[in-house]
Amino acid sequence: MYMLYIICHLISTYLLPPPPKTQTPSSTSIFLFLNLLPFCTYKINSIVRHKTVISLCLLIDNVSMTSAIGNGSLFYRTPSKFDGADTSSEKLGVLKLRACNFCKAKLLGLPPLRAMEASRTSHINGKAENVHQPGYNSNDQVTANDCPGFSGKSIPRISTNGNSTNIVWHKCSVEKSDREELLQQRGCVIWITGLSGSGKSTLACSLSRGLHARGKLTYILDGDNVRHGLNRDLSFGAEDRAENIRRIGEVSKLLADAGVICIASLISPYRKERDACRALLPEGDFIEVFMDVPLRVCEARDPKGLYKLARAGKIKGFTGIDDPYEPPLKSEIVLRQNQGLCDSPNDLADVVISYLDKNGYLKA
Ligand SMILES: Nc1ncnc2c1ncn2[C@@H]1O[C@H](COP(=O)(O)OS(=O)(=O)O)[C@@H](OP(=O)(O)O)[C@H]1O
Ligand SMILES: Nc1ncnc2c1ncn2[C@@H]1O[C@H](COP(=O)(O)OP(=O)(O)O)[C@@H](O)[C@H]1O
Repeated sequence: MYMLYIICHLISTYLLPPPPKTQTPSSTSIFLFLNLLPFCTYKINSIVRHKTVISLCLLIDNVSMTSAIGNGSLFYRTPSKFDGADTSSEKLGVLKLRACNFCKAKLLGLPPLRAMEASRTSHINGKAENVHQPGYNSNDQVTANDCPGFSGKSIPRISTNGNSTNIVWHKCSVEKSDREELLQQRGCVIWITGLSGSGKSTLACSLSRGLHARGKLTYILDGDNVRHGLNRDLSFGAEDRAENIRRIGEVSKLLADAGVICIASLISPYRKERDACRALLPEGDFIEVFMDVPLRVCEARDPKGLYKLARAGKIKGFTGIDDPYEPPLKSEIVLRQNQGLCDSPNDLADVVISYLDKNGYLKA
Protein backbone atom coordinates (compact mmCIF):
# COMPACT_ATOMS: atom_id res chain seq x y z
CA MET A 1 0.00 0.00 0.00
CA TYR A 2 2.82 2.36 0.86
CA MET A 3 4.52 1.55 -2.45
CA LEU A 4 1.31 2.40 -4.27
CA TYR A 5 1.18 5.70 -2.45
CA ILE A 6 4.78 6.50 -3.32
CA ILE A 7 4.15 5.68 -6.99
CA CYS A 8 1.05 7.87 -7.03
CA HIS A 9 2.94 10.62 -5.33
CA LEU A 10 5.75 10.47 -7.89
CA ILE A 11 3.23 10.56 -10.73
CA SER A 12 1.53 13.51 -9.08
CA THR A 13 4.80 15.31 -8.65
CA TYR A 14 6.55 14.71 -11.96
CA LEU A 15 4.01 13.60 -14.59
CA LEU A 16 1.00 15.76 -13.95
CA PRO A 17 0.90 19.12 -15.75
CA PRO A 18 2.46 22.13 -14.03
CA PRO A 19 0.26 24.56 -12.12
CA PRO A 20 -1.86 26.82 -14.31
CA LYS A 21 -0.84 30.46 -14.39
CA THR A 22 -4.32 31.84 -14.37
CA GLN A 23 -6.25 30.72 -11.38
CA THR A 24 -9.82 30.52 -12.60
CA PRO A 25 -12.25 28.68 -10.34
CA SER A 26 -12.66 25.80 -12.86
CA SER A 27 -8.94 25.36 -13.50
CA THR A 28 -8.41 25.51 -9.79
CA SER A 29 -10.90 22.73 -9.14
CA ILE A 30 -9.61 20.48 -11.97
CA PHE A 31 -6.04 20.92 -10.92
CA LEU A 32 -6.82 20.27 -7.33
CA PHE A 33 -8.82 17.18 -8.24
CA LEU A 34 -5.95 15.76 -10.34
CA ASN A 35 -3.53 16.30 -7.54
CA LEU A 36 -5.69 14.89 -4.81
CA LEU A 37 -6.67 11.79 -6.84
CA PRO A 38 -3.57 9.69 -6.17
CA PHE A 39 -3.65 10.62 -2.55
CA CYS A 40 -7.28 9.61 -2.27
CA THR A 41 -6.61 6.19 -3.78
CA TYR A 42 -4.20 5.51 -0.97
CA LYS A 43 -6.56 6.13 1.91
CA ILE A 44 -9.99 6.74 0.53
CA ASN A 45 -11.67 4.79 3.33
CA SER A 46 -10.10 6.49 6.22
CA ILE A 47 -9.91 9.98 4.78
CA VAL A 48 -13.13 11.06 6.45
CA ARG A 49 -12.32 9.61 9.85
CA HIS A 50 -8.59 9.84 9.97
CA LYS A 51 -6.62 12.87 11.10
CA THR A 52 -5.30 13.15 7.54
CA VAL A 53 -8.41 15.08 6.69
CA ILE A 54 -7.73 17.37 9.60
CA SER A 55 -4.21 17.98 8.43
CA LEU A 56 -5.46 18.44 4.88
CA CYS A 57 -7.95 21.09 5.90
CA LEU A 58 -5.39 23.00 7.83
CA LEU A 59 -2.69 22.60 5.29
CA ILE A 60 -4.94 23.64 2.46
CA ASP A 61 -6.10 26.64 4.37
CA ASN A 62 -2.96 27.68 6.14
CA VAL A 63 0.12 26.72 4.23
CA SER A 64 1.17 26.09 0.70
CA MET A 65 0.04 22.73 -0.58
CA THR A 66 3.33 22.63 -2.38
CA SER A 67 5.19 21.80 0.75
CA ALA A 68 2.41 19.51 1.95
CA ILE A 69 1.92 17.11 -0.95
CA GLY A 70 4.60 17.52 -3.54
CA ASN A 71 6.78 19.89 -5.50
CA GLY A 72 4.72 22.44 -7.39
CA SER A 73 1.60 20.31 -7.10
CA LEU A 74 -0.78 22.91 -5.79
CA PHE A 75 -1.08 26.56 -6.28
CA TYR A 76 -2.76 28.46 -3.49
CA ARG A 77 -0.70 30.03 -0.79
CA THR A 78 -3.23 31.51 1.58
CA PRO A 79 -2.60 33.74 4.55
CA SER A 80 -1.59 31.77 7.59
CA LYS A 81 -4.63 32.66 9.63
CA PHE A 82 -7.64 30.34 9.66
CA ASP A 83 -10.29 32.97 9.59
CA GLY A 84 -13.39 31.33 8.28
CA ALA A 85 -14.50 28.14 6.67
CA ASP A 86 -16.21 29.96 3.80
CA THR A 87 -12.89 31.25 2.55
CA SER A 88 -11.35 27.83 2.29
CA SER A 89 -14.38 26.18 0.79
CA GLU A 90 -14.72 28.98 -1.71
CA LYS A 91 -11.12 28.63 -2.77
CA LEU A 92 -10.99 24.89 -2.99
CA GLY A 93 -14.48 23.98 -3.98
CA VAL A 94 -14.05 20.42 -2.81
CA LEU A 95 -13.90 20.49 0.95
CA LYS A 96 -17.18 20.76 2.75
CA LEU A 97 -17.63 23.76 4.99
CA ARG A 98 -18.84 21.51 7.81
CA ALA A 99 -15.79 19.28 7.56
CA CYS A 100 -13.58 22.31 7.94
CA ASN A 101 -15.47 23.51 10.99
CA PHE A 102 -15.21 20.06 12.47
CA CYS A 103 -11.47 19.94 11.84
CA LYS A 104 -10.96 23.39 13.24
CA ALA A 105 -12.92 22.49 16.38
CA LYS A 106 -10.93 19.24 16.72
CA LEU A 107 -7.63 20.99 16.35
CA LEU A 108 -8.55 23.68 18.85
CA GLY A 109 -9.84 21.01 21.22
CA LEU A 110 -13.36 22.49 21.20
CA PRO A 111 -16.43 20.32 21.66
CA PRO A 112 -18.59 20.18 18.52
CA LEU A 113 -21.82 22.14 18.58
CA ARG A 114 -25.00 20.17 18.87
CA ALA A 115 -27.17 19.81 15.84
CA MET A 116 -30.04 22.26 15.54
CA GLU A 117 -32.53 19.45 16.11
CA ALA A 118 -31.41 19.07 19.70
CA SER A 119 -32.03 22.69 20.54
CA ARG A 120 -35.52 23.78 19.84
CA THR A 121 -36.62 24.60 23.37
CA SER A 122 -36.51 28.23 24.18
CA HIS A 123 -37.58 30.60 26.93
CA ILE A 124 -40.22 33.07 25.93
CA ASN A 125 -41.64 35.31 28.65
CA GLY A 126 -39.82 33.20 31.18
CA LYS A 127 -41.62 30.04 30.16
CA ALA A 128 -39.91 27.15 28.46
CA GLU A 129 -41.53 26.81 25.07
CA ASN A 130 -41.05 24.52 22.18
CA VAL A 131 -40.19 26.79 19.30
CA HIS A 132 -42.28 25.27 16.59
CA GLN A 133 -41.16 26.04 13.13
CA PRO A 134 -43.59 24.76 10.55
CA GLY A 135 -41.77 23.01 7.77
CA TYR A 136 -38.73 22.44 9.94
CA ASN A 137 -36.89 19.37 8.89
CA SER A 138 -34.54 17.76 11.35
CA ASN A 139 -32.19 16.96 8.50
CA ASP A 140 -31.84 20.61 7.56
CA GLN A 141 -28.40 21.79 8.54
CA VAL A 142 -29.17 25.46 8.21
CA THR A 143 -32.38 27.22 9.14
CA ALA A 144 -33.59 30.69 8.37
CA ASN A 145 -32.75 31.70 11.92
CA ASP A 146 -29.23 30.44 11.60
CA CYS A 147 -28.49 32.34 8.46
CA PRO A 148 -30.00 35.81 7.96
CA GLY A 149 -31.23 36.33 4.43
CA PHE A 150 -31.72 32.62 3.87
CA SER A 151 -35.14 32.16 2.31
CA GLY A 152 -35.82 28.65 3.54
CA LYS A 153 -39.18 26.96 3.72
CA SER A 154 -39.87 27.37 7.45
CA ILE A 155 -42.47 29.95 8.39
CA PRO A 156 -41.50 31.58 11.68
CA ARG A 157 -44.02 32.04 14.46
CA ILE A 158 -45.03 35.64 14.86
CA SER A 159 -46.05 36.81 18.30
CA THR A 160 -47.00 39.85 20.34
CA ASN A 161 -45.22 40.73 23.53
CA GLY A 162 -46.39 43.77 25.49
CA ASN A 163 -46.45 46.62 22.99
CA SER A 164 -44.18 44.78 20.58
CA THR A 165 -46.29 43.33 17.84
CA ASN A 166 -45.33 41.00 14.99
CA ILE A 167 -42.11 39.85 16.52
CA VAL A 168 -40.31 36.59 15.90
CA TRP A 169 -38.01 34.70 18.24
CA HIS A 170 -34.70 34.01 16.51
CA LYS A 171 -32.80 30.97 17.59
CA CYS A 172 -29.17 30.13 17.06
CA SER A 173 -27.44 26.78 17.22
CA VAL A 174 -24.92 28.21 19.71
CA GLU A 175 -26.80 27.85 22.97
CA LYS A 176 -26.41 28.64 26.65
CA SER A 177 -24.99 25.20 27.34
CA ASP A 178 -22.33 25.71 24.63
CA ARG A 179 -21.26 28.96 26.24
CA GLU A 180 -21.28 27.34 29.66
CA GLU A 181 -19.04 24.59 28.41
CA LEU A 182 -16.66 27.19 27.06
CA LEU A 183 -16.63 29.03 30.38
CA GLN A 184 -16.76 25.90 32.56
CA GLN A 185 -19.50 27.35 34.74
CA ARG A 186 -23.26 27.66 34.82
CA GLY A 187 -24.86 30.99 34.03
CA CYS A 188 -27.06 32.16 36.90
CA VAL A 189 -28.20 35.22 38.82
CA ILE A 190 -27.19 35.97 42.38
CA TRP A 191 -29.73 38.52 43.51
CA ILE A 192 -28.57 40.45 46.59
CA THR A 193 -31.37 42.34 48.31
CA GLY A 194 -31.43 44.42 51.48
CA LEU A 195 -31.64 47.88 52.94
CA SER A 196 -29.33 50.68 51.95
CA GLY A 197 -26.14 50.19 53.95
CA SER A 198 -26.70 46.49 54.55
CA GLY A 199 -23.53 45.58 52.63
CA LYS A 200 -24.93 44.56 49.23
CA SER A 201 -22.30 46.30 47.09
CA THR A 202 -19.48 45.21 49.37
CA LEU A 203 -20.61 41.57 49.18
CA ALA A 204 -21.10 41.81 45.40
CA CYS A 205 -17.54 42.98 45.01
CA SER A 206 -16.00 40.36 47.36
CA LEU A 207 -17.99 37.67 45.61
CA SER A 208 -16.88 38.82 42.19
CA ARG A 209 -13.25 38.88 43.35
CA GLY A 210 -13.53 35.41 44.91
CA LEU A 211 -15.08 33.88 41.82
CA HIS A 212 -12.71 35.68 39.49
CA ALA A 213 -9.80 34.20 41.44
CA ARG A 214 -11.31 30.77 40.74
CA GLY A 215 -11.41 31.54 37.03
CA LYS A 216 -15.14 32.23 36.88
CA LEU A 217 -16.71 34.98 34.80
CA THR A 218 -18.97 37.32 36.77
CA TYR A 219 -20.63 40.64 36.16
CA ILE A 220 -22.10 42.99 38.76
CA LEU A 221 -25.30 44.94 38.17
CA ASP A 222 -25.37 47.36 41.06
CA GLY A 223 -28.56 49.41 41.51
CA ASP A 224 -26.64 52.62 42.08
CA ASN A 225 -24.48 52.03 38.99
CA VAL A 226 -27.27 51.01 36.64
CA ARG A 227 -29.12 54.16 37.65
CA HIS A 228 -26.17 56.10 36.19
CA GLY A 229 -27.03 54.84 32.70
CA LEU A 230 -29.75 52.40 31.62
CA ASN A 231 -32.06 53.41 34.49
CA ARG A 232 -31.20 57.07 34.76
CA ASP A 233 -34.76 57.95 33.83
CA LEU A 234 -36.16 56.25 36.92
CA SER A 235 -36.97 57.87 40.27
CA PHE A 236 -37.49 56.24 43.67
CA GLY A 237 -41.28 56.28 43.36
CA ALA A 238 -42.94 52.87 43.69
CA GLU A 239 -43.62 52.49 39.96
CA ASP A 240 -40.10 53.44 38.96
CA ARG A 241 -38.54 51.17 41.55
CA ALA A 242 -40.62 48.33 40.13
CA GLU A 243 -39.39 49.20 36.64
CA ASN A 244 -35.81 49.42 37.94
CA ILE A 245 -36.11 45.89 39.32
CA ARG A 246 -37.77 44.59 36.15
CA ARG A 247 -35.08 45.97 33.86
CA ILE A 248 -32.25 44.68 36.01
CA GLY A 249 -34.04 41.33 36.10
CA GLU A 250 -34.16 41.23 32.30
CA VAL A 251 -30.52 42.22 31.91
CA SER A 252 -29.55 39.61 34.52
CA LYS A 253 -31.41 37.01 32.53
CA LEU A 254 -29.46 37.92 29.40
CA LEU A 255 -26.16 37.72 31.27
CA ALA A 256 -27.07 34.35 32.77
CA ASP A 257 -28.00 33.18 29.29
CA ALA A 258 -24.55 34.33 28.16
CA GLY A 259 -23.16 31.89 30.72
CA VAL A 260 -22.07 34.61 33.11
CA ILE A 261 -22.55 34.47 36.88
CA CYS A 262 -24.49 37.70 37.20
CA ILE A 263 -24.47 39.45 40.56
CA ALA A 264 -27.38 41.87 40.90
CA SER A 265 -27.19 44.05 43.99
CA LEU A 266 -30.04 46.47 44.49
CA ILE A 267 -32.42 47.23 47.34
CA SER A 268 -35.30 45.72 45.34
CA PRO A 269 -37.72 46.36 48.18
CA TYR A 270 -40.79 44.71 46.67
CA ARG A 271 -41.34 40.95 46.97
CA LYS A 272 -43.63 40.75 43.96
CA GLU A 273 -41.06 42.30 41.62
CA ARG A 274 -38.22 40.15 42.96
CA ASP A 275 -40.33 37.05 42.45
CA ALA A 276 -41.13 38.18 38.91
CA CYS A 277 -37.37 38.31 38.22
CA ARG A 278 -37.01 34.83 39.65
CA ALA A 279 -39.74 33.62 37.30
CA LEU A 280 -37.76 34.87 34.28
CA LEU A 281 -35.12 32.23 34.85
CA PRO A 282 -35.08 28.45 34.73
CA GLU A 283 -35.62 26.77 38.10
CA GLY A 284 -32.61 27.10 40.37
CA ASP A 285 -30.83 29.77 38.35
CA PHE A 286 -32.08 32.64 40.51
CA ILE A 287 -30.28 32.65 43.83
CA GLU A 288 -31.67 35.21 46.24
CA VAL A 289 -29.30 36.44 48.93
CA PHE A 290 -30.97 38.43 51.71
CA MET A 291 -28.76 40.84 53.62
CA ASP A 292 -30.66 40.54 56.87
CA VAL A 293 -29.07 43.50 58.60
CA PRO A 294 -31.28 45.49 61.00
CA LEU A 295 -32.19 49.04 60.10
CA ARG A 296 -30.41 50.42 63.17
CA VAL A 297 -27.13 48.85 61.99
CA CYS A 298 -27.54 50.22 58.47
CA GLU A 299 -28.43 53.60 59.86
CA ALA A 300 -25.44 53.59 62.16
CA ARG A 301 -23.20 52.82 59.19
CA ASP A 302 -24.83 55.43 56.95
CA PRO A 303 -21.78 55.65 54.66
CA LYS A 304 -23.42 58.18 52.31
CA GLY A 305 -25.22 60.23 54.94
CA LEU A 306 -28.56 59.42 53.29
CA TYR A 307 -30.28 58.12 56.42
CA LYS A 308 -29.44 61.35 58.15
CA LEU A 309 -30.96 63.33 55.30
CA ALA A 310 -34.01 61.06 55.27
CA ARG A 311 -34.51 61.46 59.02
CA ALA A 312 -34.24 65.19 58.55
CA GLY A 313 -36.97 64.98 55.92
CA LYS A 314 -34.61 66.10 53.18
CA ILE A 315 -35.05 62.87 51.23
CA LYS A 316 -38.61 61.67 50.83
CA GLY A 317 -39.51 58.03 50.41
CA PHE A 318 -36.31 56.55 51.74
CA THR A 319 -36.40 52.77 52.09
CA GLY A 320 -36.78 51.71 55.71
CA ILE A 321 -37.61 55.23 56.85
CA ASP A 322 -40.72 56.28 54.99
CA ASP A 323 -40.80 53.70 52.25
CA PRO A 324 -41.38 49.97 52.68
CA TYR A 325 -38.91 47.09 52.48
CA GLU A 326 -40.49 43.66 52.16
CA PRO A 327 -38.03 41.01 53.38
CA PRO A 328 -37.89 37.78 51.38
CA LEU A 329 -39.85 34.87 52.79
CA LYS A 330 -37.82 32.07 51.28
CA SER A 331 -34.50 33.16 49.89
CA GLU A 332 -31.77 30.66 49.11
CA ILE A 333 -29.24 32.37 51.36
CA VAL A 334 -29.78 34.60 54.40
CA LEU A 335 -26.76 36.50 55.71
CA ARG A 336 -27.23 37.90 59.19
CA GLN A 337 -25.15 39.08 62.09
CA ASN A 338 -23.72 36.57 64.54
CA GLN A 339 -24.14 37.69 68.13
CA GLY A 340 -24.32 41.30 67.05
CA LEU A 341 -21.29 41.01 64.80
CA CYS A 342 -21.15 40.85 61.03
CA ASP A 343 -18.86 38.34 59.38
CA SER A 344 -16.28 39.92 57.13
CA PRO A 345 -17.30 40.52 53.50
CA ASN A 346 -14.90 37.76 52.39
CA ASP A 347 -16.46 35.29 54.81
CA LEU A 348 -19.91 36.20 53.55
CA ALA A 349 -18.71 35.76 49.97
CA ASP A 350 -17.40 32.32 50.89
CA VAL A 351 -20.88 31.30 52.05
CA VAL A 352 -22.26 32.17 48.61
CA ILE A 353 -19.37 30.53 46.77
CA SER A 354 -19.90 27.32 48.77
CA TYR A 355 -23.56 27.37 47.77
CA LEU A 356 -22.63 27.77 44.11
CA ASP A 357 -20.07 25.02 44.36
CA LYS A 358 -22.44 22.62 46.11
CA ASN A 359 -25.14 23.25 43.54
CA GLY A 360 -22.92 22.73 40.52
CA TYR A 361 -22.68 26.30 39.27
CA LEU A 362 -18.90 26.33 39.21
CA LYS A 363 -18.60 23.68 36.53
CA ALA A 364 -20.25 23.23 33.16
N1 LIG B 1 -35.29 57.19 48.38
C1 LIG B 1 -34.27 56.31 48.35
N2 LIG B 1 -34.43 55.09 48.88
C2 LIG B 1 -33.42 54.22 48.84
N3 LIG B 1 -32.21 54.46 48.27
C3 LIG B 1 -32.02 55.68 47.74
C4 LIG B 1 -33.02 56.65 47.77
N4 LIG B 1 -32.56 57.73 47.14
C5 LIG B 1 -31.31 57.48 46.77
N5 LIG B 1 -30.97 56.23 47.11
C6 LIG B 1 -29.67 55.64 46.76
O1 LIG B 1 -29.99 54.76 45.69
C7 LIG B 1 -29.52 53.46 45.96
C8 LIG B 1 -30.63 52.44 45.74
O2 LIG B 1 -30.84 52.20 44.40
P1 LIG B 1 -31.54 50.86 43.97
O3 LIG B 1 -31.64 50.89 42.50
O4 LIG B 1 -30.80 49.74 44.58
O5 LIG B 1 -32.97 50.99 44.64
S1 LIG B 1 -34.32 50.22 44.31
O6 LIG B 1 -33.99 48.81 44.16
O7 LIG B 1 -34.88 50.77 43.11
O8 LIG B 1 -35.19 50.46 45.47
C9 LIG B 1 -29.10 53.40 47.38
O9 LIG B 1 -27.85 52.74 47.34
P2 LIG B 1 -27.44 51.60 48.39
O10 LIG B 1 -27.14 52.31 49.64
O11 LIG B 1 -26.22 50.98 47.75
O12 LIG B 1 -28.54 50.62 48.53
C10 LIG B 1 -29.02 54.84 47.85
O13 LIG B 1 -27.70 55.24 47.88
N1 LIG C 1 -19.66 42.52 56.30
C1 LIG C 1 -19.53 43.77 56.71
N2 LIG C 1 -19.18 44.04 57.97
C2 LIG C 1 -19.04 45.32 58.40
N3 LIG C 1 -19.25 46.40 57.62
C3 LIG C 1 -19.63 46.19 56.36
C4 LIG C 1 -19.79 44.88 55.84
N4 LIG C 1 -20.14 44.98 54.56
C5 LIG C 1 -20.22 46.29 54.28
N5 LIG C 1 -19.91 47.02 55.35
C6 LIG C 1 -19.90 48.48 55.45
O1 LIG C 1 -21.24 48.92 55.41
C7 LIG C 1 -21.36 50.08 54.64
C8 LIG C 1 -22.41 49.87 53.55
O2 LIG C 1 -21.93 48.89 52.67
P1 LIG C 1 -22.44 48.84 51.19
O3 LIG C 1 -21.81 47.66 50.58
O4 LIG C 1 -22.22 50.15 50.53
O5 LIG C 1 -23.99 48.61 51.42
P2 LIG C 1 -25.19 48.75 50.39
O6 LIG C 1 -24.67 48.50 49.02
O7 LIG C 1 -26.17 47.72 50.82
O8 LIG C 1 -25.70 50.13 50.56
C9 LIG C 1 -19.98 50.39 54.11
O9 LIG C 1 -19.40 51.38 54.90
C10 LIG C 1 -19.23 49.10 54.26
O10 LIG C 1 -17.87 49.31 54.49
